[in-house]
Amino acid sequence: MAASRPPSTPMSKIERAPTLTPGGTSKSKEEKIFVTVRVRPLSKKELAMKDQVVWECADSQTILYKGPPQDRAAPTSYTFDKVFGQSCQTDLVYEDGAKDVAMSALTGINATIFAYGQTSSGKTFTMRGVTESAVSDLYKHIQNTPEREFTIKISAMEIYNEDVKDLLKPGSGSLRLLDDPEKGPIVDKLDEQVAKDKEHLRHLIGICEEQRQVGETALNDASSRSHQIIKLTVESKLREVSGCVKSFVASLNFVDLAGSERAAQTQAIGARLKEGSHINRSLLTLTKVIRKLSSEKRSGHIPYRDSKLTRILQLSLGGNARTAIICTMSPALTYVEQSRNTLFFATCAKEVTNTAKVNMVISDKQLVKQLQMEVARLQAGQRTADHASPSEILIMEKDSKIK
Ligand SMILES: Nc1ncnc2c1ncn2[C@@H]1O[C@H](COP(=O)(O)OP(=O)(O)OP(=O)(O)O)[C@@H](O)[C@H]1O
Repeated sequence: MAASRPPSTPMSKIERAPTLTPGGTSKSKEEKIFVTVRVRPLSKKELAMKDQVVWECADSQTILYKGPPQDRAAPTSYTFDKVFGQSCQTDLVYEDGAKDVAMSALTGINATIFAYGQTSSGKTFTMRGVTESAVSDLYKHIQNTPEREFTIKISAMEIYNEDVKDLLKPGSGSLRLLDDPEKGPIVDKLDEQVAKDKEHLRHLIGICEEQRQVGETALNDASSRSHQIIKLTVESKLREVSGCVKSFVASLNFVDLAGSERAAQTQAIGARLKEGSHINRSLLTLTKVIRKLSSEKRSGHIPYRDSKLTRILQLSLGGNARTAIICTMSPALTYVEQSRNTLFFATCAKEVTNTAKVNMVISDKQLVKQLQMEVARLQAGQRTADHASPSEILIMEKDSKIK
């Protein structure tokens, strides 16, 4: 039965993602990772120390170093797909830096948005706002697309000291990674829940955030000590009447990485120090993977398996997904070296090519239904043919060839 239409809202380009009919060809498309950089305002600590602002956004794509002269080899200007200055709101970062990629999931294309940067540079601040806006837009689209039936599922994990933990099922211990021949690397026994509606999804995301490992360091009162991956599975099919058997299915990942850090600056000891060294090691592997993928001849071995983070993100790094990376940094002179590392990472990332395709699945139930209809049609045709004259049979054969 056709669904009743919700109160009509003007359907702008923004509220409906581009449509694609399942059943069409699902060619893969090569596309570079979309890389943006966000510079946060000086923090209270940086202001108290009278730290100097040394990075400036010259235009919407260029970031300039304006501090005291440094190593001659160090660049003073960097360009990216977009750069966002200190006064820029997260809404705009989402609109210009993540929305297009995130909304691809509605048309069966895997999408990943992740934040990268040193500790306390604004990754969690940015990803919270980006995730919130993307969830709103997903449901806006669902409301404006009554001809399709959508299901959104959520699973979430954190990688803490190289252990993968389920954020929706706390206490379930360390989870194993398996290689699925079709899906690639998957996390075994990861809980997945169906979101009943937008509020329920927000509630589940809230639970994940509460569960995440957070600790105080000298640089951040609430520093994320793990990498967090929230994965939405977006599935949609045309409603029953169409008889269409194929559905779109895609993952939409929101990845908030833990930040690279220097023990001397975070003053970490004990557990914090151990966490810091795991964080740095997995980020180093991520950088190696990105560097290898960005080099001109990318034929060599890509060390995805050297860390759980890169194994889990494998599809998003040079694979079947559209990816947007938001790199965050402090504007302060004190962290100029870390900011340069972030900009170096971002420069490599923008050379990485992904090959995304539309993912379709065939529902068994719908397929059986369609085959039953086809059998009934053929049987009816046979019965007619049994009573037809030779010339009528010839016409029917021609007719069926044309069809
Ligand atoms: N663009 C911004 N505007 C205003 N405040 C910001 C911005 N970005 C970050 N902050 C503030 O800076 C502090 C550190 O940000 P956040 O915790 O997001 O950093 P992080 O990169 O996730 O750090 P860590 O890697 O240690 O978890 C927070 O108090 C946050 O509210």
